[in-house]
Amino acid sequence: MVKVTVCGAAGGIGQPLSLLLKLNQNVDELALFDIVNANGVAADLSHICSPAKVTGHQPANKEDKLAITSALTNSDLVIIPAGVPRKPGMTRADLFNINASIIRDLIANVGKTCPNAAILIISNPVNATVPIAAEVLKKLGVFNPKKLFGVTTLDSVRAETFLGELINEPPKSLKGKISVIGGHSGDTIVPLINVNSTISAKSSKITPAQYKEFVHRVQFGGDEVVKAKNGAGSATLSMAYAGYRFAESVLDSVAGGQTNTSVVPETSYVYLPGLPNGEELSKKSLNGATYFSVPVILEKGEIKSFINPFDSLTITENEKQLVSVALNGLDKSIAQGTNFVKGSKI
Ligand SMILES: NC(=O)C1=CN([C@@H]2O[C@H](COP(=O)(O)OP(=O)(O)OC[C@H]3O[C@@H](n4cnc5c(N)ncnc54)[C@H](O)[C@@H]3O)[C@@H](O)[C@H]2O)C=CC1
Ligand SMILES: O=C([O-])CC(=O)C(=O)O
Repeated sequence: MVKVTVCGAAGGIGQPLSLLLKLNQNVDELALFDIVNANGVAADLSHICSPAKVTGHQPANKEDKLAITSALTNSDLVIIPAGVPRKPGMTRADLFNINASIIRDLIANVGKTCPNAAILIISNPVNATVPIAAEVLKKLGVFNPKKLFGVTTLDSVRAETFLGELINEPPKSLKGKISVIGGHSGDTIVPLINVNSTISAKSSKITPAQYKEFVHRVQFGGDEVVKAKNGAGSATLSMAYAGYRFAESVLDSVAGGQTNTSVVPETSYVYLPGLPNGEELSKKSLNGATYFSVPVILEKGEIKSFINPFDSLTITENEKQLVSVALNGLDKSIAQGTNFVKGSKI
């Protein structure tokens, strides 16, 4: 019996993401929580003839705690795209003031109601909302770093698409041959092209100007969508696809039990000191950064190990430079998220 809960299920990401989850044959119950329209979205999806039973959970008023509790009870996987998106001219960091408390309060409920669930954080700024979630769970004494995931899959999806266009390869064949590490905002996003892979011959033919443009597009792909939507929000459909791709890998690892070594690991923004060999990576190669996105190998819904990008000989000097720039930006966001919870009552 696998239960998945989506918090923010009636939003631009929440709705298409819930649709994709409804189609997943491994999901037995899909609980949709939102402060508006959760029941409507649940009624709509419940007519689809796939196995998952869909339930809607919408608080009657601000004091109503029953809706969130019923949505989370016995949940195995909680996915959170709740909160406000960007408008043109805003950075992801500008969302902190509103989204920080939304994440803090939702995670407090997760920690109290389903502390063993895997948690996927989509809400921005991911670089800070994941540290917020970790600190809340630590305060509650239920933090499991192997089960807290910042969703950065959209950066990988974009990198595969944009590199595929550039070297004329089907993006699908690039999965796993290009990894995007670091964080999820501007120059904290670092695409790595695996020069030992079969794409190397083609990607080495990219001119320096094309490479620069490719890196910039991966780092600022979110801005492209915000600009094009012109005030109507940020990426929703590509994010629903990316969020689903990550959720599916977690669900597959729950259903499959053992690690499937043929699966290409997805990348996620995680708390390194809580993972096997994570502290070593942090100290040796990341100036002590505690949160960083790395490809994660999953087993039974949690992180079994990760791929250390610096262990492979493929990381170039130029990519190392990008990492050092990323670390500066990450530091500030991590401190902001951590300090926010220190002053909060959970
Ligand atoms: N990690 C990533 O790669 C990406 C993250 N995002 C982020 O995802 C978030 C959501 O984006 P959209 O779906 O476009 O926004 P949206 O405004 O369309 O939907 C957000 C939903 O959250 C709900 N909500 C607000 N407060 C809530 C609470 N306390 N509990 C439950 N639900 C609550 C709203 O009612 C709304 O339905 C934003 O912060 C956005 O920046 C967006 C794209 C990519
Ligand atoms: O750009 C935004 O605000 C939304 C986002 O995180 C993305 O599209 O990568």
